[in-house]
Amino acid sequence: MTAPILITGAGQRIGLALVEHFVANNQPVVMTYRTRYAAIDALEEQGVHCIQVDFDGAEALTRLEMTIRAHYDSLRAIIHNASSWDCEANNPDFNQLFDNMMRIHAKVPYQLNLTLADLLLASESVADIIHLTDYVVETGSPKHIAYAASKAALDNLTKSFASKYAPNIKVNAIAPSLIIFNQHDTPEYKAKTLKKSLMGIEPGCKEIIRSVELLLNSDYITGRSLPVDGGRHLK
Ligand SMILES: NC(=O)C1=CN([C@@H]2O[C@H](COP(=O)(O)OP(=O)(O)OC[C@H]3O[C@@H](n4cnc5c(N)ncnc54)[C@H](OP(=O)(O)O)[C@@H]3O)[C@@H](O)[C@H]2O)C=CC1
Ligand SMILES: Nc1nc2c(c(=O)[nH]1)N=C([C@H](O)[C@@H](O)CO)CN2
Repeated sequence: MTAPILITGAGQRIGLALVEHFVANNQPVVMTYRTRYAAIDALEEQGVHCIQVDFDGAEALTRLEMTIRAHYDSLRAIIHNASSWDCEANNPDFNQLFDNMMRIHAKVPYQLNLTLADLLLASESVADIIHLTDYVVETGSPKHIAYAASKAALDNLTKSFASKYAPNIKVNAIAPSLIIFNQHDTPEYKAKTLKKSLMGIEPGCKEIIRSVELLLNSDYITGRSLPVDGGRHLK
């Protein structure tokens, strides 16, 4: 059986779109979700292995590793997608916010990359680790300070793990700016955000799917961050 791709935080939005893409292309997937959306039922009916994980919970990583090992002896890739776009304005407890951001964006990928490496190395072909970071790794973000710092940590992990695991595992990041809005985004916020890039569009999940496929199908790209940002750096 083809080794599965592990995708974290895939109950909705980009992660869910990635799962659906791989299912449609007969690539086995094992995914984690925190909130059980209706989409999870549909995925399970299609045979997708969906594992409920809240990475803020004690022992969450150990339990996930044990579940993965109980079902699989190899992994084709790990896509670290789980994320919380939280901000200082909504969290007066800056200490807790910082810990939460670093946990989900840096500590979880760090630990899973170390504890599941042997399953990636057991893959028939060269394996992949893909980190979903953010355009703000380059610039910082005054309204999402801890978030941006934690994504910058994840960007740095990309370089360290690429050196550690080459040539058997490629390790890359994808650094998006706007991909898809959130339901609560106002027309004013949307208009302001669209103006931040040269392309001025909300590209949708397909842009990340294409980027993931490019990295999975490359024999040579590793230790790099793929900017998917509509030319925002030139505005
Ligand atoms: N959407 C965009 O325009 C952009 C996205 N990105 C990055 O791309 C990736 C995907 O983005 P998007 O789909 O919008 O992500 P979401 O904001 O939808 O988050 C993805 C998932 O992460 C899960 N998650 C958050 N915290 C935890 C936790 N502690 N334990 C377990 N799961 C958790 C959420 O679960 P739950 O549903 O239960 O809350 C959610 O379903 C992210 O890494 C994001 O930072 C970067 C720039 C722009
Ligand atoms: N986990 C998330 N991270 C980010 C999101 C999101 O919805 N969830 N959204 C953004 C914005 O689209 C930003 O790129 C443009 O305002 C950033 N990160």
